[in-house]
Amino acid sequence: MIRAAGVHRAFGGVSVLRGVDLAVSSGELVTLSGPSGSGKTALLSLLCGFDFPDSGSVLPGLASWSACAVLPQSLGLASELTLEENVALPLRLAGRDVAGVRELLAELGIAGLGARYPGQVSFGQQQRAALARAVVTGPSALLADEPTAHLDATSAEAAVGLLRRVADEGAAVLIATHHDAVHAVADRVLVLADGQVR
Ligand SMILES: Nc1ncnc2c1ncn2[C@@H]1O[C@H](COP(=O)(O)OP(=O)(O)OP(=O)(O)O)[C@@H](O)[C@H]1O
Repeated sequence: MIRAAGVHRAFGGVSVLRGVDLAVSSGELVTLSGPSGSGKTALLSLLCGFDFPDSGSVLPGLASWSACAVLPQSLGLASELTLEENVALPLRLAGRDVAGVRELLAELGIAGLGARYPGQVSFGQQQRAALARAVVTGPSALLADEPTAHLDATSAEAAVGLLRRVADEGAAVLIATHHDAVHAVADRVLVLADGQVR
């Protein structure tokens, strides 16, 4: 489950989040919209434990970090690993079989790029690899920041289908997005405005 209760966060004296409450249950896909600068990324950072609220509480936060997958806007792919190695990394760290990696790359239309390094593919192709890496372990919570921002319609459709399936398989999924195609598959659409979720 993903949860925020009474969350406040200010940066340099400017209050960005002012009493945010939200809850995403297992099996639910919820999208978070709101104007640029409204605090979507700041909220996701608190929920996954990258940052800490000034007051209020969050889940999963740092305590159950291993069960929570994050797809940050900056992607965070390791530049010295190929796309396939990047996607396999969470499985290797967990001591698990990496057999499903190529299938996941194929589902996202980047099967032929697995041997390339992030610097040798487009940003949209990197974004799909980062999405594959986020979901490859079957996390119980997934936080994704603008996962379709750099994708064409066909690639976005594959990404959205995968995100929906991750939720249908039991994960709690929260996605910050401006894209209607993502909102279209959501169980609920939340709006962050004036520091609060509506
Ligand atoms: N670490 C930080 N230090 C200072 N200010 C910050 C920090 N993180 C976020 N902010 C500020 O908080 C506000 C919200 O930023 P955030 O990135 O969360 O917006 P967003 O809704 O994700 O925007 P976008 O849709 O453009 O990605 C912005 O005004 C930003 O400048």
